[in-house]
Amino acid sequence: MRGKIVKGIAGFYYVHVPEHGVFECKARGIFRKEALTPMIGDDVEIQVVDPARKKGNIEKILERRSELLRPSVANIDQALLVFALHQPEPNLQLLDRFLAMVENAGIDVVLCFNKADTEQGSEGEALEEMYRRVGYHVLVTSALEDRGLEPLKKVLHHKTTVFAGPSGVGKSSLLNLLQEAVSFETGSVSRKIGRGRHTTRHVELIALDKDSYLVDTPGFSSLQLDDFSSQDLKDQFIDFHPFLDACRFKGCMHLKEPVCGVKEAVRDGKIHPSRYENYKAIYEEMQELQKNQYPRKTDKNRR
Ligand SMILES: Nc1nc2c(ncn2[C@@H]2O[C@H](COP(=O)(O)OP(=O)(O)OP(=O)(O)O)[C@@H](O)[C@H]2O)c(=O)[nH]1
Ligand SMILES: [Zn+2]
Repeated sequence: MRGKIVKGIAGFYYVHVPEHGVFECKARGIFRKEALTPMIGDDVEIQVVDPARKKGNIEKILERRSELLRPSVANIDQALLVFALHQPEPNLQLLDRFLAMVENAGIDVVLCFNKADTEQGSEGEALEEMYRRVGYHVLVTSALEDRGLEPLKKVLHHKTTVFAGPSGVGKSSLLNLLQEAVSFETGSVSRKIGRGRHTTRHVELIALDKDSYLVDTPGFSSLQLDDFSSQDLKDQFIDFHPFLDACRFKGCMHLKEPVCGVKEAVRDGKIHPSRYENYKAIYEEMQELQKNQYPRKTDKNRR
């Protein structure tokens, strides 16, 4: 039978087999000779040894499509990046920085603006429009009023998704709602997402349906992606891409260079000024950080 490892505790792997439930498995397969350790998220083949008590052996690990280090999960398809419309106010610079990191890691991303119930005007629509024009899939939800949950379920379908976003935006609330819907449909008992109390919590996947999974450790710090240099930042702003041909210099940073397609596009309203301003601010911050990490000799000598 084929399934997905959703949890690992003390040498046992818990494998979710669609329509058959979760099997407690040991790793017995030949992959052990190759020093291949099963990961949460791995698609595996198992042999059932005790059907009544749902026990089995992992025979084979199917090829990994991706491997995330923190959280340590294989085969992640996408990140759901959650911000709130208010409480807390969305920090778009943080959002753009995160988008750049996810782009650099090559992970698909869906943006979700939660707490739609707190909106006074049409902030949700404005943000949706802005980031849709950048090129992202955007959702507006309210966990409090159960709004936008259906489109959210749709983007999670057939995928393994990690929730990320700043503190207090409603990630756990959304996860719990999605899970309750599942528990309601399947009659199983739902487990509330709780965090921060145990420092050594292991990652676990929540099976939403037969092939949709959510990583149960939401949070900014829980999704750690590789750093990249300030020189590469410009490549992660996908809305800049269509205008690069109009830059005079091949490695144009779109800052002080003359004849720059990106700056022109900002002037013409084709790139949102907020995106460009955030690009500059993040670039400067990264430069500052790099300077401190690798101080030049002359700086040292001066001391
Ligand atoms: N008004 C409103 N409040 C919400 C909504 N979703 C969550 N909240 C509230 O916002 C607060 C934070 O929600 P959480 O779900 O804990 O947020 P989180 O993103 O998981 O936060 P961290 O655990 O700090 O990462 C709670 O008091 C929730 O009740 C929403 O859609 N509207
Ligand atoms: Zn340029």
